Amino acid sequence: MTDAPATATAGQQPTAPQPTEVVPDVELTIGRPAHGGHFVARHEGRVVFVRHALPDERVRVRFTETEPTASFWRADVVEVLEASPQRTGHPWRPADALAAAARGRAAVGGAEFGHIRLGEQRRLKGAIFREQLERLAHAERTPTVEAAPGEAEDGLGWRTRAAFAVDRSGHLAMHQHRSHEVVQVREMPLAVPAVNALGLWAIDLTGVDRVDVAVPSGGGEPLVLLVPSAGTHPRRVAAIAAAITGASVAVLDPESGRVQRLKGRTWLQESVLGVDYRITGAGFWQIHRGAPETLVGAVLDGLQPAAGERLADLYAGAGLFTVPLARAVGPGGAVLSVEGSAGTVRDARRNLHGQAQASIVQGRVDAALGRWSDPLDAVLLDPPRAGAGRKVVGQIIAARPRAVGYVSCDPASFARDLGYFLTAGWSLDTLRVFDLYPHTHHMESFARLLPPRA
Ligand SMILES: C[S@@+](CC[C@H](N)C(=O)[O-])C[C@H]1O[C@@H](n2cnc3c(N)ncnc32)[C@H](O)[C@@H]1O
Repeated sequence: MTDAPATATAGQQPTAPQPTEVVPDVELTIGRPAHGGHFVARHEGRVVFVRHALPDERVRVRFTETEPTASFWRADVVEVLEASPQRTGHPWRPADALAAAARGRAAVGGAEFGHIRLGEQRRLKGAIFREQLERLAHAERTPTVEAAPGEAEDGLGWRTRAAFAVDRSGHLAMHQHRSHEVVQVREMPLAVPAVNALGLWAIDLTGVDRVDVAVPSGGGEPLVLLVPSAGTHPRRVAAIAAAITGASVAVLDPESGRVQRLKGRTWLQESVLGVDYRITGAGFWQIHRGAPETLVGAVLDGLQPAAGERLADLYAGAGLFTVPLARAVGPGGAVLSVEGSAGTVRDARRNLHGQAQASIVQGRVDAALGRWSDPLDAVLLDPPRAGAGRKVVGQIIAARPRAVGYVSCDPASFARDLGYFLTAGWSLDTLRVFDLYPHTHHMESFARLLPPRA
């Protein structure tokens, strides 16, 4: 149901090569955390990115990628010989590397920090953010990582979106990290209770390749999207839909993003700070149930939009930020809202119905900015994990805004883009980092950037 951050989704897509040679398990001492959910160790002079570890631990690892000419290898912890005091019991068995290793398997993706105490997860995320800023932007800042308001003490029950695979026996499953292998799952403790209450693990899903579930952040009926396997008869898909109770069900074509209704609605109604949004099918929406309010608050605090201003909301999705920005500038102002996905833009048009000050443009941000010649008072951008890139940063700077608000789900691409702003004489003013993905290595940030003083 979301395109970012891909590695935080339950149904991770396999992307990596398998090991090219079998290297026996070894004992390693673990060093610093690295961006991407790894910890750095060395084996015979080569860097090894180790998952499921903690700094200063002595562990036994199993290699998962051992390309002989590669500058680094990857490995998973299979046994802890000397544990960090920050290690704790994992809240979700299929994602627990030690429990998986005991059964001769690898852990599923999606909760790779679950073995770390929650406070330490946040401290490590702050350290990783600081390291990315230093390395890629030559900027010094040590952010305090904020929990979402109302976050549970155990950091569970926050995902409103989850994507599952289906195994050969027709059971709900998830991918092992960077692998085609899937493992049956019977609970998803990171998800809001409504996802678990569907009991999808008890249903015969034979004939379906993927199951996406979305629940409105504030509660309400879930939407289940089924991606049928090639050749599955529509009657089989209809039978699966009939077995799913308490949810709307639709068929998703993952190529086009089109959804076809089987029962109930093909969209969800989300509500944020008194504003209603319609999100169709697999359209983008922030994953953590508290993320929309947290981020809208950070954006409005950070940018302080005023009546009559001309703003841009880039990578705007269904208008989560465009709506409050359009309200803030009022009928005398203007907001340019740019989003690439056609389906999401259809939702944005509905969500901004009646707000004539918002111009919704479907297309690439660089193309839209290339055609836009009016001055802008402030620019907000919330790009996907790859970030905005040098060209878009240059276009934003050329519009001479009084401030830029940058929402990011990836500290590395944010730091790279920040470097382009800093090189042009801009400064990093506010920086807030939010733990909107507990038990994973992911984080979200908001930054206010200011132009050089005239
Ligand atoms: C991280 S999401 C943010 C969406 C929205 N701001 C929100 O919080 O709901 C990024 C959005 O950028 C869109 N996108 C990705 N690349 C794009 C591009 N080059 N031009 C325009 N939109 C793009 C995606 O479709 C996605 O909706």
